[in-house]
Amino acid sequence: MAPENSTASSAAAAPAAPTPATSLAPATATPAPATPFMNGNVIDGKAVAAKIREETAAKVAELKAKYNRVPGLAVVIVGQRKDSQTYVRMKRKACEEVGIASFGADLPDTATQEEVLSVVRGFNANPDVHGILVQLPLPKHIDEQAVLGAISVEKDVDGFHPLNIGRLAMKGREPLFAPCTPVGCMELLERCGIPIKGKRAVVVGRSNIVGMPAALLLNKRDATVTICHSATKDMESIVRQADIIIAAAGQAQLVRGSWVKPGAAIIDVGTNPVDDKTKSSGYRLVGDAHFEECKEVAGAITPVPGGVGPMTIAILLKNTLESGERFISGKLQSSAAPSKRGQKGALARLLPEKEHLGPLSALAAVSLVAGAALQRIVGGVRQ
Ligand SMILES: NC(=O)C1=CN([C@@H]2O[C@H](COP(=O)(O)OP(=O)(O)OC[C@H]3O[C@@H](n4cnc5c(N)ncnc54)[C@H](OP(=O)(O)O)[C@@H]3O)[C@@H](O)[C@H]2O)C=CC1
Ligand SMILES: Nc1nc(=O)c2c([nH]1)NC[C@@H]1CN(c3ccc(C(=O)N[C@@H](CCC(=O)O)C(=O)O)cc3)C=[N+]21
Repeated sequence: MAPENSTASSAAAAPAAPTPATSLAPATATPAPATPFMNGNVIDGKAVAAKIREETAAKVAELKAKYNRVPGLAVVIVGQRKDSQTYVRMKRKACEEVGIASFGADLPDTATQEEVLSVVRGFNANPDVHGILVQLPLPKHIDEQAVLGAISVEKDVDGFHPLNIGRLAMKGREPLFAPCTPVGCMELLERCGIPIKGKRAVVVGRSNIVGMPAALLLNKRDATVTICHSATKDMESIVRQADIIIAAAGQAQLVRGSWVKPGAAIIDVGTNPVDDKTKSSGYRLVGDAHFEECKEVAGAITPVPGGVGPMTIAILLKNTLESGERFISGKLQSSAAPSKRGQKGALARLLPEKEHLGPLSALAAVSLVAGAALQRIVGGVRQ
């Protein structure tokens, strides 16, 4: 019997490619995968990501043809962490490949918080920059929340700004951007024809950048969501109820095959280096799910590497394109320097959201502006 959540049994799955009449394939040939993005029950994150990049590149080319302008992404890195430098290099290269202009700031470990904030403010005011990403983690002496909160909410392509996260949590509201990794998880489910509405989802992990926004996105798509964390008791029995498991704890091979309901979909966000003497690097990456065990039981599973990771970067490009489209087509005005912004500026910057939120009541609009103004005042005091 086909497992409940397998794409083969899903009505939403893309139809298999038709066999040409002249095909020489024998009648017993292996059936085509339910979607072009699955090899058996293994989800090919690289293939989904490649498709999103291709779609993004085409839309960037359209913008260029129409306005002779392209979206721009600024990536800020502070310090010398090897993994951060690798990710930032990957992001800048990915921008180039789809035609997005790449801006960068590489600051030393010793950079002060004011220096980081001033780089962010510079990109906020730069009309050629439509997306700003500050690579995390930041060195300990820098207040991460202050830096993330200083990114202009319309350029927050990482989706980490508290206003964007707050909107994600609210009924009837939509953020301008949602965090890339969790959006990547949703795209994998959707593009592989795995239903979400009415399903039981368990998210293991509740961080600001993965677990919590993943749970909020699943909730917005009408899943019934449970969040597990380090104080959760009997996690195994909670995970066993899930149709969809999002594993984002940062613990190598935490989720075992025996924890998984047959047919469940497993989206493995974990990226954990483990020693491997057979590799020239001396390590390999494993997920938060025990892949070999879970693959035997799951209806669909993402590998590590090659699952969620490539999606994170593809969604970053997609978010940057959407931001570029809003600015370049004139739906949003490019930000003035923060010091010149008054309440009127805040209102002007918030009004275009009407397109996303539906009509705002006058009261709601005023409270949003007041909130934004207050936030700037608080930010100003902190700086
Ligand atoms: N593929 C990609 O694109 C990305 C991958 N990652 C990877 O995803 C993983 C998670 O990242 P991130 O969210 O930043 O990590 P954090 O360390 O910030 O958060 C981990 C979360 O998991 C919970 N947790 C830790 N151990 C357990 C446990 N034994 N049982 C249950 N819950 C547990 C923590 O609980 P508590 O809140 O109680 O502390 C916390 O909520 C990492 O491996 C990271 O490398 C991250 C970002 C992008
Ligand atoms: N402001 C900010 N935004 C982020 O999105 C962000 C961040 N900070 N800090 C670090 C985490 C981590 N992260 C990953 C991105 C790509 C892969 C990825 O492409 N992984 C490949 C493997 C890469 C390899 O081999 O090293 C894969 O899984 O196939 C993984 C992890 C984004 N993060």
